[in-house]
Amino acid sequence: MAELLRYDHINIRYGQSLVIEDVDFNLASGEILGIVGESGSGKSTLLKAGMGLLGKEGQLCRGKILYDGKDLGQCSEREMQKIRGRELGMVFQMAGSSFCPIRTLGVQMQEAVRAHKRISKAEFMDEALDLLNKFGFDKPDRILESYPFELSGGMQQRVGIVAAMLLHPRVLLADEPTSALDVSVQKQVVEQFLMIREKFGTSILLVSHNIGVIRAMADEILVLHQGKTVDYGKKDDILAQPTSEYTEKLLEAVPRFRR
Ligand SMILES: Nc1ncnc2c1ncn2[C@@H]1O[C@H](COP(=O)(O)OP(=O)(O)OP(=O)(O)O)[C@@H](O)[C@H]1O
Repeated sequence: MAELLRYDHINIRYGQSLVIEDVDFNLASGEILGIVGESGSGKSTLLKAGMGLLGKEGQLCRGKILYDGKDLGQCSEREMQKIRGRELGMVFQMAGSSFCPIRTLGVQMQEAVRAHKRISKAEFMDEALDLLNKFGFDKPDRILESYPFELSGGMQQRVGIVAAMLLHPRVLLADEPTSALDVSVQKQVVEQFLMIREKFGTSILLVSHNIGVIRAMADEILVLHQGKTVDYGKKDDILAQPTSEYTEKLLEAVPRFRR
């Protein structure tokens, strides 16, 4: 499989403190890599670095992040704005909360798409309805006419994921996409991600502290502890034979997530 996103031996600092040290991995086309680790281990920082969103304090101070061979650290903010959303899609813990409460979902999704490409209302409607249908939503036209508060939190999250897919990004960066949801909705979201990979061949970088969700979705796992990689490899190998004591403890502590 072709390599699409590569983190090449990177270090990241916030001010004087080194929070990521020598992290190195790659994400192939159509692959799902799960990054797991406890709170504060640096998972979100890795995703933010990929999006060029480390902020003023954050700095990629060693190594490179390459997307399709392009060094993202060398891209201007203007180039990154084109890449974000269109090439590298994002899904956050509460994708639904990024919707404005007083405008319909359809209007907001259309605006997000129009920030990247010229599209008529009719074309947008066709694409959005088709995508909602593909993901098994009942009455997709009603969803587009709804205000966020009219949908449950889980439904908002699932619509937020559809919104990220409207631009057909080649990579989805997902930060704790199931953490705010109850278990039955977690399962639906896991299935939605697997469907995205199956239907569109999208690569997914999934960050979670929940190894059950990672176990259900990922092909490869990277275990992060205090900013360093303590295990990295094929899911089955890591789960069967973790090389670090930290991963062993992580695996013991978490109940199995049923699909
Ligand atoms: N903007 C910032 N300025 C300074 N330090 C930061 C900033 N953002 C994160 N950090 C620090 O960097 C380290 C890694 O944080 P990060 O949020 O990446 O961890 P995480 O594994 O995603 O944790 P969580 O699961 O709680 O979100 C932590 O020590 C955190 O305090």
